[in-house]
Amino acid sequence: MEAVHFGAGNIGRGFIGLLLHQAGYHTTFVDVNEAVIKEINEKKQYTVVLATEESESLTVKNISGINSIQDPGKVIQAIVHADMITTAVGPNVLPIIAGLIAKGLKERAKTTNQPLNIIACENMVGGTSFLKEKVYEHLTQEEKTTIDNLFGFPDAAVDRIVPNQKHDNLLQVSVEPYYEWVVEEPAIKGTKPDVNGITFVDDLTPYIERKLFTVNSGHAAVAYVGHQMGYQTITEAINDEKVQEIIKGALHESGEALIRTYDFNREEHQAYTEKIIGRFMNPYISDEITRVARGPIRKLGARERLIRPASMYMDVTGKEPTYLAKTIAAALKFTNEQDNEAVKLQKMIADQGVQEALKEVSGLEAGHPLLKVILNAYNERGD
Ligand SMILES: NC(=O)c1ccc[n+]([C@@H]2O[C@H](COP(=O)([O-])OP(=O)(O)OC[C@H]3O[C@@H](n4cnc5c(N)ncnc54)[C@H](O)[C@@H]3O)[C@@H](O)[C@H]2O)c1
Ligand SMILES: O=P(O)(O)OC[C@@H](O)[C@@H](O)[C@H](O)[C@H](O)CO
Repeated sequence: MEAVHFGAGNIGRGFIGLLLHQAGYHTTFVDVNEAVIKEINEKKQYTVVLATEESESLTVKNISGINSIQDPGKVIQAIVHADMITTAVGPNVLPIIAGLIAKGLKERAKTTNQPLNIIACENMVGGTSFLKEKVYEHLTQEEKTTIDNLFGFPDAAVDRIVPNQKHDNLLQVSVEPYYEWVVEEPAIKGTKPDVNGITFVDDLTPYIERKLFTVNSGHAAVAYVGHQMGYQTITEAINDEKVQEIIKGALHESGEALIRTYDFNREEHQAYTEKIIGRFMNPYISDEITRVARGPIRKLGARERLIRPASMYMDVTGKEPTYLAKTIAAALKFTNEQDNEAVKLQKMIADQGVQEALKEVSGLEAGHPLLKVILNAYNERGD
């Protein structure tokens, strides 16, 4: 079986690549990082180390790589012959890879009538649907009909903490032992991919929102508040009592929003939340705050981990989301010269003022009660 995976980065190698290998796939990694692609083709294997006391090592074999800038034609051919396509490139890169995926699907539709599923494994509500929209921008009406009949675009949620890291061996990757990969079953075309570790569900929305508004809302709280307090890593920040108070408060608010919206069991949600806080405290992982805080404009988006649970909380309880608002205020203050979105956001705030910048990035309209709560938190002394 052949898989084509876009993005040989942390989650690509440390999670998707590992599960595909264990399921018996040959995986072709597609990336723009020539050093990584060269190494994949030379070594033809890499090691995934589980971040636990035992440091168990797993070897991923049966892999090859294509540099999509140098060899787009090879990517098209790989799509023609694939049994499954996955991505883990980051939401902002999906529109960039969409054109090449469209070419591959068109070629496949011409040469074979075999169905295929394309699964975006990104932290985003409706990530695959967004990729599909971008792929379809490259198709004529007639091509869209053919491709609609043959190819599935199921949405997915993926969860495994894989920090940025450097090893002597470029491809080695250290990952937390926990993982979850949930895929929307009704959108699958043809045979369901046989990958041990994928959970198929009828409706992905509760799963992706639970993941994004618990794991990622909590992670964002630690990162943005921790950054404001001068910490460099998630471990340093989460060991601070003030950060713990804010993460617990933020996850209580997002939890209340999720429990009341999706009718989750309260005790089970509490256990899920506590497990996540324990995962952030894993002493065998060192995760930089700048990675978790990356892309603050994306993270302040309307359907994202901060604004959406905060407004859901207000809707279902009628109360102010104090702790999510503190986190959003800290995100608005996040600075990092290496992060284009952080630089852009600070420029927007300097040019237009915080209220206009917040409205623009969050989609919150003038008069939305959440705006005032966030602005109050932003202007609080000591923040
Ligand atoms: N790291 C985690 O803990 C984690 C966990 C769950 C989900 N995710 C999600 O997975 C996605 C990837 O995150 P990551 O942490 O692996 O990032 P990463 O930066 O480590 O990996 C992204 C990879 O995509 C490659 N890339 C960039 N542009 C490309 C292009 N045009 N074509 C092909 N490849 C390209 C990069 O070179 C890089 O190798 C994101 O959506 C992220 O939110 C990450
Ligand atoms: O990848 P991002 O930028 O959306 O979010 C940063 C982290 O919160 C994220 O990568 C987590 O480590 C991951 O989502 C855990 O499953």
